[in-house]
Amino acid sequence: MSRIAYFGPRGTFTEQAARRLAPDGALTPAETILAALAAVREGAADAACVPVENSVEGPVTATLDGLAEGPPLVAVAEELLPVHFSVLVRSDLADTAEIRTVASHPHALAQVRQWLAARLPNARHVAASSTAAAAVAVQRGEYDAAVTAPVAAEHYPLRELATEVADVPDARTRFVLLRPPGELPAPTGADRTSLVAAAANRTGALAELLTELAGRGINLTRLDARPTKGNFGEYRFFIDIEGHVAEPRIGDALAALRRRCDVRFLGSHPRADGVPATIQPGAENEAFERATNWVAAVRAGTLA
Ligand SMILES: O=C(O)C(=O)Cc1ccccc1
Repeated sequence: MSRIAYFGPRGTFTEQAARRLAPDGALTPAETILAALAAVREGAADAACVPVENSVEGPVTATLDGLAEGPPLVAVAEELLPVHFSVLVRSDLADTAEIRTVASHPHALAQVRQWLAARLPNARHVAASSTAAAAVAVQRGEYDAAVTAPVAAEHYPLRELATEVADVPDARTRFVLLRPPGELPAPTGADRTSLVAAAANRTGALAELLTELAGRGINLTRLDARPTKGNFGEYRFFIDIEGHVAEPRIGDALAALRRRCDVRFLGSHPRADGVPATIQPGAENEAFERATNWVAAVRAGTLA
């Protein structure tokens, strides 16, 4: 049975995602995203499940930074979860006017800001390490309310003050299952490839990388910049593209990027939404294969 470390404690959205990504796995909560990644790097777990991006708040920076640094890990699968929240309080809370503090993961607080302003206008917002960690803190009496995943109510003896809370009704979070480099999932035609590129800090460097992709008719699904933390103003770029590294057009593009700068491969796997890759006319895998075969024939002298 696969040992899966997930961003916990019990009752996080990430636990829900991990259950779907590894239904037969033995799930163990890790206190932070970095601890989940470390469990795999140290061999204590076979895979880690962590959030990577949200449709409202954007990138989960702890995941991005954790993947850019340290021993390499690659995403082998992803899950897209609709995100709506429950607001949990202690069962002895008499009146919502008593709620002075509301805790949650910063991504969760950002997605219920309007609801909190309307319903709990006097509550101070406190960042917790995860939505479930906020529930634990409410249980301990540290805070008055927690914004959590719906499943948290099953794990912690708290009262649901509200459910289905979301400022943006169809918000989603994407989670990935990460393993040490090894065999890649087979291409399906609806795949995502993730990279981190250390573009040089000079005029046009990022544009050159993007031009390599655009010129091969490859569509981007995400572009995030994160500071390298070394020199102020120096960034690394997280690039997600449609397609799988096993495809000739994607392999050709990755080789072109690698010629230009350091590239870390973060995985090729099926997209959770099943959306097939958009491929420009003339940029099909067959076109790349035909061109490669033509060069081979020219070299071999079998073609004029
Ligand atoms: O804290 C959690 O429950 C997580 O899994 C991270 C998260 C937080 C907010 C929205 C989606 C995921």
